[in-house]
Amino acid sequence: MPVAVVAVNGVSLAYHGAEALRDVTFEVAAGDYVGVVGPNGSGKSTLIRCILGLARPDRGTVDLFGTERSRFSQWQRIGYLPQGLQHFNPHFPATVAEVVALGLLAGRPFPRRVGRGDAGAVERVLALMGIEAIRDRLVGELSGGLRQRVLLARALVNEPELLLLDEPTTALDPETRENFYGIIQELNRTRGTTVILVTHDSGSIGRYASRLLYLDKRVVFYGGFDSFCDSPEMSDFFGIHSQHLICHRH
Ligand SMILES: Nc1ncnc2c1ncn2[C@@H]1O[C@H](COP(=O)(O)OP(=O)(O)OP(=O)(O)O)[C@@H](O)[C@H]1O
Repeated sequence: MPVAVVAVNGVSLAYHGAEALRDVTFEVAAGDYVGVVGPNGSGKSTLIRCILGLARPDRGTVDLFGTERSRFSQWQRIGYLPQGLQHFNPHFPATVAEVVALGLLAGRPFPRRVGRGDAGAVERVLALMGIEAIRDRLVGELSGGLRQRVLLARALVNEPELLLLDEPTTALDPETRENFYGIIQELNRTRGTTVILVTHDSGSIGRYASRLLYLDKRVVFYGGFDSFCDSPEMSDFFGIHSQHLICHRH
């Protein structure tokens, strides 16, 4: 059997005694596109942070590409777009090309440097995102949609096999949001990039993702959309209308 890209096994975590994750177990295979949904405070960001080693579970393990997370060092295989990073200081003194180049530092040994040989990787991802023309603009001056593209380019500059996105479209208008989702879908389809996307947009996630993870501290549902939509247990749990909300765009 092929090695899972991400394997989360029995992960529990509490912040100062307040439970955030309870016995969470699931696996993500290469090429999957997983939509993570759930109510506010249901542990979605905490789960992403546990996968990346930014939060430490009280119990359980996370394996990345078959290696236990504490021994994993190939961070260039993973791209991460955290929540809320779009609120840049408008005077932040970095250009688009410089912000994108910073993404190259992941997984490099100290002292971490960006060298001349990296220019090709930056150029490729600027072209992929259609932002070559704004390469010398300061990121703080850009619109929310363009800034989010720059941050996505930064997450993609190492051509990662796994992309983790935490509510990337919150600040975007509907057209820019569609455009953003289109780019992610294209990467998933053409490059086989594995995607884990946290979103509040449960009404449209079925149009993009191949699998649904419904989290409410524990895993309420994990599987394909068809099995979610055909499940009487899920109708009982959510009520037929909420289930329909997730299913009607699938
Ligand atoms: N660093 C922290 N210290 C203390 N409590 C935290 C911390 N981070 C998150 N929490 C709490 O843990 C719970 C889960 O938070 P988390 O941000 O993971 O949920 P979420 O599903 O991503 O929420 P949202 O949808 O609102 O972004 C919440 O009750 C939150 O207040």
